[in-house]
Amino acid sequence: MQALSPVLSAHDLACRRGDRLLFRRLSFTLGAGAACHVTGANGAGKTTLIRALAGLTMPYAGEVRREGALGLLDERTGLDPDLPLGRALAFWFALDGVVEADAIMTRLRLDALAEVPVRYLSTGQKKRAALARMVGQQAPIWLLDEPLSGLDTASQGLVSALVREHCTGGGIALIASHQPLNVPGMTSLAIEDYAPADQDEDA
Ligand SMILES: Nc1ncnc2c1ncn2[C@@H]1O[C@H](COP(=O)(O)OP(=O)(O)OP(=O)(O)O)[C@@H](O)[C@H]1O
Repeated sequence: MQALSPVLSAHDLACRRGDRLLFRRLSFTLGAGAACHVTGANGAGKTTLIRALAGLTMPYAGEVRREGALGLLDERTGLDPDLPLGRALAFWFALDGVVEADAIMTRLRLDALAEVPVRYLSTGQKKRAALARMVGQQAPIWLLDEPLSGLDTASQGLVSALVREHCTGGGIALIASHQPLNVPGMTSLAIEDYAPADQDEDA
């Protein structure tokens, strides 16, 4: 399932949005089994960092290295809003060669929602559906942007458990979150430590 030895690293990374340099000189290396919690105030650049790590945003400077397939969880579910959830997920599970689709649905507490059109799902239900899709991807590198937002307490605990299991199995997880996760050994990266000194964070 996992790449033999996944790697996610940034070297001297800098990103800007519009005229504003959000962070610079940001370097880290995550190997198999590593989890990293990215923290920072609204607008500090967490999503921008994740998009740069995913290759969706061109960095202003520096380099990103990824060895291993990527699973990205952000505010988009990537699920057809007009399909019942079960069919919308089945589309991706088939593409990803998932053999334990029922187990994933049950784990994410989605069984009872299989016939509900995706567009009718609540915020937390959509987040759980997006998590199910990501788990099905079986990618060794997880980039999670606010995975706990909109989730109830039980589901928040489930996200921590999924991250723990992913990393125990040799995966990598980098998680931007305003809320804490229960992942022993997780390192943290405060993005404001890399903000240029001459810029106000709300500018
Ligand atoms: N396409 C864009 N063009 C110009 N500025 C942008 C663009 N996208 C984001 N920004 C700005 O970049 C800054 C960083 O945004 P980003 O979404 O990375 O922050 P964040 O740390 O994830 O915030 P939050 O905690 O609110 O999710 C913000 O000031 C935002 O307004």
